Amino acid sequence: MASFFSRKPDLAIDFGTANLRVIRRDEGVVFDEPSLCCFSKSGVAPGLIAAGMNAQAMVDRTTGNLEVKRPLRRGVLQDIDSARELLRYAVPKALGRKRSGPVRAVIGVPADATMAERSALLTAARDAGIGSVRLVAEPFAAAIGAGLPVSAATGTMLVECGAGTTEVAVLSLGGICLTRSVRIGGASLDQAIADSLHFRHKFLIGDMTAERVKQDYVAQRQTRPGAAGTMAVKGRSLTSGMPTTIDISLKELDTVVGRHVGEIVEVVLDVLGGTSPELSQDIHNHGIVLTGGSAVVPLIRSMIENATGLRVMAADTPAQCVPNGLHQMLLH
Ligand SMILES: Nc1ncnc2c1ncn2[C@@H]1O[C@H](COP(=O)(O)OP(=O)(O)OP(=O)(O)O)[C@@H](O)[C@H]1O
Repeated sequence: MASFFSRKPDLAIDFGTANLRVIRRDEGVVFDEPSLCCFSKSGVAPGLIAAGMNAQAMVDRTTGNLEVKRPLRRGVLQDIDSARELLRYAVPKALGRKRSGPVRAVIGVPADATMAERSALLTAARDAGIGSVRLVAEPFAAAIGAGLPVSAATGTMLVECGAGTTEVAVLSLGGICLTRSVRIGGASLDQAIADSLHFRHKFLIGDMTAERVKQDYVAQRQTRPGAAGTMAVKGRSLTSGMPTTIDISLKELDTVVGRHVGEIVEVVLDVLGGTSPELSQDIHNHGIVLTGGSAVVPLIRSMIENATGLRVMAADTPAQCVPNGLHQMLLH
């Protein structure tokens, strides 16, 4: 790491679709808030009203002259202005009073991010006052954070299940041998749940409610896999126009989640199909590791296991694998 920067980087940044995490070499994760900004549309230029945690309560509750924006969509930067503002908010908070001279940072990106997507992130970081940036592949950081033997002459397979993107990677000898991604994740699963309630039940819920429904469903399925049952969901009926509560069956949510996870399974099979025989044997021995915040969805593990016949396990604290891996990279 020191070879790219004249001095060791000060910070690492896991800029995710759902969460922004800033990591300091001496203290680890010092900033962990939603990737959100709220702007006022009333001036000549949009003014930042709130960012991170403070902007979260404003989602779906804004008045006409306020707008909540997500800097990233599907794992990559879509709005440079809000990315810059969020970094301007987060980086000084993370550095505290320690700041001196230009900031050097390592930032995670999807392994298959395009040149344009990388360049947009570099621009936002530079505009936010970060002097030098090195981009690193998120699945590589996740593998380090999950404690996989990335430097060894053995193949390991990892599925990084984020909010905006799901990346499948085979790693060996300190690098990524093969990677594919699908630009779906926890955020599109929230959307799929909201769409299903809309079309099947003529019932509207907002983003935050969809997220809660998903987390409640996951909690139920972690303790009662396959059991029948229902969950109460609050929202607005399109038939009556009234706020109300409906009961949604867990089986119905299984179907929605299963359709979604099916796309992830396809990518896993695609990567396994392109993996060399020696690496395949290693993966057969070690199994597949799930990382990222969405790795807790039980159907991801069971459907990959059923489709591949391989052992699949979630890392300990899967949401922290990328930040932990970035922290390790700062230290060495
Ligand atoms: N208990 C839970 N049940 C279901 N999903 C969860 C749970 N906890 C977190 N998630 C999901 O994990 C996702 C966030 O994971 P993570 O922080 O790894 O993503 P990210 O880094 O922001 O996204 P990306 O890397 O795709 O840009 C969110 O979609 C969130 O809904």
